[in-house]
Amino acid sequence: MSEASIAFIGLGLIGGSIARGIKRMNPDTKIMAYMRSKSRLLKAREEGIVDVILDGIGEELNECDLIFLCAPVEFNADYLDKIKPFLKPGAIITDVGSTKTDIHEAVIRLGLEHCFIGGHPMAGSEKTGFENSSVHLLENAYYIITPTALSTEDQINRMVDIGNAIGSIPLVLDYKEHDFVVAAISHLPHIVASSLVNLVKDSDNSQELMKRLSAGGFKDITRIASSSPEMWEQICMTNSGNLSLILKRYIDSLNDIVKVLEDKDNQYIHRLFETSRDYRDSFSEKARGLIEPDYTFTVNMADEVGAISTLAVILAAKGISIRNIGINHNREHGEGTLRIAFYDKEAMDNAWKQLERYHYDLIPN
Ligand SMILES: NC(=O)c1ccc[n+]([C@@H]2O[C@H](COP(=O)([O-])OP(=O)(O)OC[C@H]3O[C@@H](n4cnc5c(N)ncnc54)[C@H](O)[C@@H]3O)[C@@H](O)[C@H]2O)c1
Ligand SMILES: O=C(O)C(=O)C[C@]1(C(=O)O)C=C[C@@H](O)C=C1
Repeated sequence: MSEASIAFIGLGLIGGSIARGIKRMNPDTKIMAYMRSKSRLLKAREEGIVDVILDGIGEELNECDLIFLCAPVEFNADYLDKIKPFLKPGAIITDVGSTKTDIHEAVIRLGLEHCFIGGHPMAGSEKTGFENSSVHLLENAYYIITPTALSTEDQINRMVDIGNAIGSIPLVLDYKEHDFVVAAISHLPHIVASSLVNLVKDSDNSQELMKRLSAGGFKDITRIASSSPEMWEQICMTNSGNLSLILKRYIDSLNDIVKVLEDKDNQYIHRLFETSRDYRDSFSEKARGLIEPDYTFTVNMADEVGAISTLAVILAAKGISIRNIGINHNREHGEGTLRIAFYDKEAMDNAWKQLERYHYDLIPN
């Protein structure tokens, strides 16, 4: 990684995770940051992730080799014009936005094709803000890089180096192709999750039975309905063509299902589930960010205050680092499950042994 000085405009979940990854790889990289919340910037500086707090777009950017735009997509595009006068020769502007055509078109309009390369890490969360950022969030996840017509090999390699430095898997893609693909695998699922949650809200009775009884299936498929409305409004508005096209195809497929249900066509329904199961089972679980699937197990445990910290203390006492803990929220009362990820097999085996000694109920994944 050759960048000595990097600026972040927006330092939330994604900007914060990238900045953490860069600092881990190269603590000497000078990181400047601007975002709306000053208190979060101060926190980032306290943690040693940010070196210089910016009050806005100004001359300090002159020093930067790379400028990351990490705000919601439409705001990112608005910043291009403001940054232009302060750009040092040879510097690259990049973004992390979930849609790419809109910002690439703004780049062309502003004559910035020689110094812009788009980016999009394919991992994230429904949570927002620097406080939820993690050095592990983007590890093992694809980092899509979308060059312009004027991008040089050297510039693309610099972005590939950044992707590698934070533990992601860089993948160079045409920006228009990117937007069609993510319409199907990211934007439509967010529309489906939110509209499904709203359907249940509108169909529930006064005792809210649907809400109370919703279990694994509903909660698994709707986690992302808790995502930021500000961010998703802008994503949908900047990929509306692709999104409405794929949404229409989806509605057609749902209408087909309505028809076969009315016709009691059990063979069709069987094939629906069979085809989806086979295709879904063929997906690689390797590249998905936070949880490293190879070194995980699940713990069945009582839903008591302090239960997680007790477990963490047992492992910490033996020097075992937890890479990530995922709480399964699907059970309302009594027992809950924790999915724990470790950095390597040795740590996982050791943790299993320790927890067995304390009679924890362990389930291999
Ligand atoms: N959340 C995800 O899962 C995910 C994944 C990949 C890419 N992205 C993209 O990353 C970008 C940021 O998303 P996030 O999840 O980090 O959101 P976030 O809300 O956690 O962070 C956004 C940051 O931008 C700042 N910000 C907002 N408006 C601003 C403005 N006008 N000027 C300057 N700063 C501003 C906020 O203060 C915050 O620091 C978006 O473009 C999104 O499309 C998100
Ligand atoms: O895991 C999540 O919560 C996400 O929504 C992450 C997710 C997605 O997979 O759709 C969301 C937006 C991004 O641009 C990339 C990743």
